[in-house]
Amino acid sequence: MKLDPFYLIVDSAAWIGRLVPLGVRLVQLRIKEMDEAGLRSEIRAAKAICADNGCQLIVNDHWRLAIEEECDFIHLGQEDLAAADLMAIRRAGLKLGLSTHDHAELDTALAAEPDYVALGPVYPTILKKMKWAPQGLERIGEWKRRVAPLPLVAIGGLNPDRLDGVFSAGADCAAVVTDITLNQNPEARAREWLRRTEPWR
Ligand SMILES: Cc1ncc(COP(=O)(O)OP(=O)(O)O)c(N)n1
Ligand SMILES: Cc1nc(C(=O)O)sc1CCOP(=O)(O)O
Ligand SMILES: [Mg+2]
Repeated sequence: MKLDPFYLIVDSAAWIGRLVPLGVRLVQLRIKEMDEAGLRSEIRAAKAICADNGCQLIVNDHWRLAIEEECDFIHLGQEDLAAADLMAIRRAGLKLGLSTHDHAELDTALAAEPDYVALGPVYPTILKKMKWAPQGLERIGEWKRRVAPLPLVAIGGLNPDRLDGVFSAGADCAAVVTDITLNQNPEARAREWLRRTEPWR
């Protein structure tokens, strides 16, 4: 499976409506605090926008709702994975991306036969507190050797000037939150990401 090299992560369908029509082809809906009715409505709206724009939607964490709403791709972290019903996810035909932060997590992830593996935080991130030190670029090469032929997603502290480094080190895809959502002009920044990832598309 090939992933688009630019993987946008946002926390609402409104963000998806704002940025996906610019040409984004891979987006994650990552909502951490919301009741089930709200989540369901966000997933439905995100799914409709992505379908209209030829964009792959990946739902973070909420695998049960993703199944019920007939989504086709989820992302889970290690704790999410431990609590999830992998058989139900597979039975529903969902593709699965998994987070990894160290060797033990990589072993666990590969045993689950995911559709991609994410490694982070490559650089320091301001989005959330993390117990892992920044992984650095060398780790990307090591992970790629273990993960191939699956796609490797790099995440954490990425910006357009760091893209050459992560792709040259072996990442297939670069995921981003705050470099775009906290930018003064998120649309212009998303366009810059689209342009700067073009060589790897
Ligand atoms: C592409 C991608 N990589 C890593 C994560 C982090 O997942 P997780 O460790 O479960 O943490 P939360 O995002 O759920 O807080 C991700 N969401 N996407
Ligand atoms: C959600 C997330 N997961 C990470 C991991 O390492 O698993 S790093 C991260 C935050 C990414 O945000 P930004 O692009 O703003 O640094
Ligand atoms: Mg999670």
